[in-house]
Parts: sequence; C-alpha cells; structure tokens
Amino acid sequence: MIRIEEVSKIYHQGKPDEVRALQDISLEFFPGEVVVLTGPSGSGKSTLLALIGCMARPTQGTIYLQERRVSRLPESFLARIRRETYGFVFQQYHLLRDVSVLDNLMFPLYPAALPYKTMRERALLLLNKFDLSDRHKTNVRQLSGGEQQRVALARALMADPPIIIADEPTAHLDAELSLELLKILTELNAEGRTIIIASHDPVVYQSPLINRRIGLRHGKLVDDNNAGAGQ
Ligand SMILES: Nc1ncnc2c1ncn2[C@@H]1O[C@H](COP(=O)(O)OP(=O)(O)OP(=O)(O)O)[C@@H](O)[C@H]1O
Repeated sequence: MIRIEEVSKIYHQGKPDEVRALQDISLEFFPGEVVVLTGPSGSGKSTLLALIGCMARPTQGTIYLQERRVSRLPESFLARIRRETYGFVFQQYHLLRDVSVLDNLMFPLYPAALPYKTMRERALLLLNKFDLSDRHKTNVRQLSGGEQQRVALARALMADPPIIIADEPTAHLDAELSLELLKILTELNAEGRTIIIASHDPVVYQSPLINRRIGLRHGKLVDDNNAGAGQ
C-alpha cells in the first residue's frame, strides 16, 4: 500500500543547524494494518508520518503509494492525494476554534466541490456516529478536549479515506478518553481502514489493537515487530 525505500529527511541541509531527522529508512505498510511508530521525542516519528502522508518530501529516497511514486510529485497533485487518501488527526486537533463543529467538518472538503447538501449530510452522519449530533452548531472553543478529539476524528473521515494517520492522538486526553479513542480507531480498522499512529503513550503502543510496532531512535529504524503481518 505504502512503500518507503531508503528514505532520508534532512532539515536545513548544508546549514549550521542541519538536522538529520530520518536516515535511510525502508519500510512497507499493508492494507488493514494498525501500526504504531514509537520512540523518544525527536526520534523522527512526526517526520516519518509527514512523509507517509505526502505532507513533506524526502531529501533522499522514494515513496510509493499504491505503486505510484509520490515522493517527487508537485504540491498540486499531493494536495489531491492527501484529500482522497488520508484522514489526519493531530495532537493539537488543528480545528478552527471560533467556527461551528459542522463547518469544521465541511471546510476541508470545499476544494472537492461537492454539493453543500451532500457535505452537510455526510457531516451530520459522522457527528451522529461520534455522539456529537447535539453539538453540530456549537463553536469548537466551547467543547471539552475529548469532544474536540472526536470532532477531529469525524473531520478526518469526511472524505472516507482508506488510511488514517494520527500523530500523538492521546497527548491531551486522560486515560479514559484515550481508551475511548482507541475503541473508535478499532471500529475504523474493522471498517477496513489502515491506521498509522505515532505515539509514545503506553496506552496506545501496548494496546491489543496495535498489530505492528515500529521503533525509531535518532532517525533510524531500530525495531519492527511484525513486518508484513497485514499482507
Ligand atoms: N521543520 C523542522 N525544521 C527543522 N528541524 C525539524 C523540523 N521538524 C522536525 N525537526 C527536527 O527533526 C528531528 C525529528 O523530529 P520529529 O518531530 O520528527 O520527532 P518526533 O519523534 O515526532 O518527536 P516528538 O515525539 O517530540 O514529537 C528533531 O531533532 C526535530 O527537532
């Protein structure tokens, strides 16, 4: 599904503050896997997620998505690939705080030029799924952290993406809400979605939901406990 070949990412290359965030990584992700990227702060987890999700390009190496080489495509193509392929969930949620829950869900789909009615129906369906129906007119600012995380997840599903990418999704949740999030991710996986999470939260990486753990240290792959399990 996603193949990463000998990928390195260097920030500020050739400058005094150069950072080798990822070094010579080769990996393959398979449909239906639930993968966690784990490792200490600064080990390269977010950078790897950004490359997988076509949000950044590697300095060296090649990335294939469904056998299509995506690592050198121009941004206009990448934007479309991101919209159609990935649902992103970030630790800071990245929601528009002074805008209603419903508009937060519909906003990222505007470039797809779907009819307003279709987007609204889809958004209301997802809000119902996440127990947020009665909050659709509420401004995000007025929601609790757990509710905001559910809105972020609902928004990630608006384009019905086959792959969910989540960067430290439990960072601002207590243990109970973290387990609730994992339950939702389990359901999304049962629907056939591939899930790739970066996390150093043991609630996440020790969860039975996870079928593959990939360890990073100083930008290098140090551990891959179940490569190919999803084949
Ligand atoms: N945009 C950037 N410009 C320069 N350096 C960066 C940038 N993004 C990340 N880095 C550096 O790259 C290295 C890897 O960072 P990354 O955020 O990928 O690690 P991480 O494992 O996700 O860390 P954390 O768990 O703290 O989020 C770090 O040394 C970081 O400072």
